[in-house]
Amino acid sequence: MEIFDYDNILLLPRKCRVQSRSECDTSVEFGPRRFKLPVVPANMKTVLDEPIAEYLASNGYFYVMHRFEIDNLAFARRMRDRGLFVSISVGVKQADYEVVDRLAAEGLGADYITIDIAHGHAETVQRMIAHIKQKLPQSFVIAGNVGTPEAVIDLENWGADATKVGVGPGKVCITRLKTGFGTGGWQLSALKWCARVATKPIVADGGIREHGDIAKSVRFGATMVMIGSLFAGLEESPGRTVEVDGRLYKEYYGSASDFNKGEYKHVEGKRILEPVKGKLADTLREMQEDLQSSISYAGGRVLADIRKVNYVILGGNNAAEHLLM
Ligand SMILES: NC(=O)C1=CN([C@@H]2O[C@H](COP(=O)(O)OP(=O)(O)OC[C@H]3O[C@@H](n4cnc5c(N)ncnc54)[C@H](OP(=O)(O)O)[C@@H]3O)[C@@H](O)[C@H]2O)C=CC1
Ligand SMILES: Nc1nc2c(ncn2[C@@H]2O[C@H](COP(=O)(O)O)[C@@H](O)[C@H]2O)c(=O)[nH]1
Repeated sequence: MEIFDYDNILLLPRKCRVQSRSECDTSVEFGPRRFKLPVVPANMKTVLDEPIAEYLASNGYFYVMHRFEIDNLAFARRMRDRGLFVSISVGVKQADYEVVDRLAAEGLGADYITIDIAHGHAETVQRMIAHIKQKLPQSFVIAGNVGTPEAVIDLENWGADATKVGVGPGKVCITRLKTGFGTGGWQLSALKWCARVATKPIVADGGIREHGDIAKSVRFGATMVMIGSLFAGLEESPGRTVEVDGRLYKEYYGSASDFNKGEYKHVEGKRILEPVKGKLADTLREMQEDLQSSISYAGGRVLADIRKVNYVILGGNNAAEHLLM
């Protein structure tokens, strides 16, 4: 099996078909909506809060609200009052079933529901998908996280509308160290293998360190790319601001860290400090410009054209060029 990750792959240019990068369309259809970018900030407490969710929803971007210490019902109600789409996260516990029941009973619904647990290839997820589909049949269900083709096939068969791929590649993740499992270090090739069997969209989750990694994710099968660390250091980000030696940082911690959980039990996440670096709107604009460039290098006009390019795997004796596969 071919193993690679974001930092040892490069995509190969094809003849340019546009006069200007502004002709390249980065928008993507995902579920019932079209978004400006195939990018979504991670559903984590130090990455987004309600003002950021509101900004994203009202400016044509996808968002997924996190599920920690939040009243999903009240959040959904406020988004509906503002005429915005609702995209929430749930776990698989009794309280999460009650959230789904109440969204249905109160007629609020949810446009997108992400089932967000560490080991998403599980009967608990199968039951939650079935419950959502029964109570809120209009909701688009994203289920995860998983890291194998078998899991993608199961989740799709259980009724998920999209799967979220990535077990352990995150910047604040320690799953690989604590358990010996995951896609950390080979997330991009895991994505490739998952995409080969997928019949529905995939959200690539974790491991993005550069804007070019978004294009690489699309090349290997992602419809949407979930990113934490690149957003955690933004001025608007909800993480606590910390000053060290005169420099400003934002706290970024894992959802399975003791900082998020409030106790040291089944910890699979850590806390880091991200340098404060600019504003959300500027970052989104730069991501869009960079992705427009990626599309132009792919010899294309739309996002899907990136899927057509060849690539090389860098590094020592294993360097190899790959024709469309
Ligand atoms: N993408 C990734 O690599 C990872 C992401 N995370 C994130 O951390 C947050 C917390 O995740 P999670 O701990 O699942 O959420 P919860 O604490 O809500 O747990 C969800 C349920 O799954 C069970 N569970 C959790 N892990 C496992 C496992 N390995 N095997 C069997 N059952 C399991 C829990 O039971 P019990 O606790 O009793 O076992 C609980 O019933 C989420 O946002 C998740 O996305 C966490 C780790 C990896
Ligand atoms: N193993 C863990 N993974 C986690 C935890 N909290 C979040 N995550 C995952 O990381 C990505 C973001 O990754 P990044 O590389 O873009 O920073 C996020 O979407 C989750 O899937 C955790 O505590 N442990």
